[in-house]
Amino acid sequence: MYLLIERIPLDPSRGSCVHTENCFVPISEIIAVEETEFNKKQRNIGRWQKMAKLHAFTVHYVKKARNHRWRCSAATFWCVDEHLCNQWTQALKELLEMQKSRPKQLLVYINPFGGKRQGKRIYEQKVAPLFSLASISTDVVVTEHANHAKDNLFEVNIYKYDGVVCVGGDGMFSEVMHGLIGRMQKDSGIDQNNPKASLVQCNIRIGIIPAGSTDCICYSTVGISDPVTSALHIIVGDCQPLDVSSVHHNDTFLKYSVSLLGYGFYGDILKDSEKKRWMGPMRYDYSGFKTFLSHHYYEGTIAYQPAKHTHGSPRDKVSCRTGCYICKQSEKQLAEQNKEHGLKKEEGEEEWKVIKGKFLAINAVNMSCACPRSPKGLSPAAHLADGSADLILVRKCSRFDFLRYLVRHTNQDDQFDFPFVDVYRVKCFQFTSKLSEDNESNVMDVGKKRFGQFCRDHPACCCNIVNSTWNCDGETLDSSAIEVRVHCQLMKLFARGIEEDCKDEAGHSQSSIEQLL
Ligand SMILES: CCCCCCCCCCCCC/C=C/[C@@H](O)[C@H](CO)NC(=O)CCCCCCCCCCCCCCC
Ligand SMILES: Nc1ncnc2c1ncn2[C@@H]1O[C@H](COP(=O)(O)OP(=O)(O)OP(=O)(O)O)[C@@H](O)[C@H]1O
Ligand SMILES: [Ca+2]
Repeated sequence: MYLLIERIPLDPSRGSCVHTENCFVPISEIIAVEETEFNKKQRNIGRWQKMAKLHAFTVHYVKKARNHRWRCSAATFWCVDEHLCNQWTQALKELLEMQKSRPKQLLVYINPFGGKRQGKRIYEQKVAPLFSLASISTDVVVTEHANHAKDNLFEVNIYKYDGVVCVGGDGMFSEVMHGLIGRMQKDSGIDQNNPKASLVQCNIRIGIIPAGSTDCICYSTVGISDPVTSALHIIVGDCQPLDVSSVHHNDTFLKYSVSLLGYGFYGDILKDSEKKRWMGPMRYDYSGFKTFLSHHYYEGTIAYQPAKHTHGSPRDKVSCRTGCYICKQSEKQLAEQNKEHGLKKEEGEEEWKVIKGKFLAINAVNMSCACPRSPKGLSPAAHLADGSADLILVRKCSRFDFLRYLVRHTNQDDQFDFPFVDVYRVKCFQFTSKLSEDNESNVMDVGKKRFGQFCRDHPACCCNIVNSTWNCDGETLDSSAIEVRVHCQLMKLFARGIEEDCKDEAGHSQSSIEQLL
């Protein structure tokens, strides 16, 4: 159902709409309806103001601008008939009440130190006024230390909230996600340390107000990193399921990941950049340049199970968009699996593929990992909710070739069209570094370990006997040997995926308007 906002009065004797443009607004994208004190000075309404007392109401609605940006717009309607005005206000409010997916109560965590340290200001100035306009009540926690939000989520009554909002970057999102998923497993008696455990889905949605350095998860799920746009997606009650990978080492749970699990290049950047937090978002450019020059490669073995259940491929030319068919298929399969519980084919029965080699980077991505630095992301055709990850292996190559590969993160060319880059769509994988394999087989070989440390300290040396670090959504992991498994649609966001490019500013093609008329 749509509300048509028109400038031209339909019936001049009854009333009009004070607005500068015509557009259709789906009821689901109305933010709020308010009775309005009509201010005669605001508009030149000519002879109407002399005739009688005017009654008015204002509709606040989502206006879609370019590049997936959403803004809050308003149209004030007035008429001389008070009863008619009340009828309209009431009818619209009732329609809004029927939007059951909208949150009424939210728990908000703000990291005051993320990104450019603007989290608190962004929330107070841009987001809180919109939540209050939409009559959403909030409990706000400004974090005082790392893991504050995560620990708090194990203590509070999360079930009284319709969603949890994090104001910060990918690291802050990761904290909230760990808190929520961890809490769900704890409450359901699931042991997170069991890598084969069927995890319980988390139905409490997370909203991300971007205020970090990379904001990759927000950008990849909304199409833009913009606090007002994200706040509006929360208000209208959008829902986007998301795949989550669990990462284990020797039957010990390490972390969950939704964006990038990167070993080699992205692990080394992160490790170096942690020491430069004071530089803010610039630290990644500094450490990126340094890591590029060091050109370390790492030897190891990867074993993976291909994701046969999903129809897509990482080399597809189409990307995951709002209402994605491939993600819908995975959702259906998941529902069937849950119904037939027990008949599910065990992972152990399926074939593992093994690859050994020397790698500059091993990147496993659950989503495209698009962000302002790389608008298409590391795997442009990856899906948000298909139950698979794209495993990208960048083998040892020259600095020049690696630079060509990196440049393709930023332009339209195919990143996988290089002889030294391989990509696989997988549902699980394991990695062991050559160094840890060697150490396991020869525990006496301490000299190699020491030499490894020596080489790490000398960036000009490209030798291959040091371990890199795993970058797990922007946090380092302590183990290089890991076991990863994708959990299809384990959690949900207040988002709708990236919308197809709109033909006009209002987001409707001419034909859809004609159909409505
Ligand atoms: C020549 C230009 C090449 C530009 C290449 C730009 C690639 C950018 C790719 C970004 C991918 C982000 C993936 C998301 C990861 C997040 O879960 C995580 C948490 O926020 N962020 C990072 O780990 C933060 C990762 C930040 C990575 C920044 C990389 C900057 C690389 C600079 C290389 C310079 C080479 C220059 C040679 C002359
Ligand atoms: N009050 C706090 N003091 C110190 N650290 C905090 C606080 N609150 C949260 N953190 C931690 O700060 C880390 C980084 O936060 P955040 O993700 O918001 O910013 P960022 O690192 O600049 O952005 P990005 O993750 O997008 O690169 C998180 O891992 C989180 O655990
Ligand atoms: Ca996926």
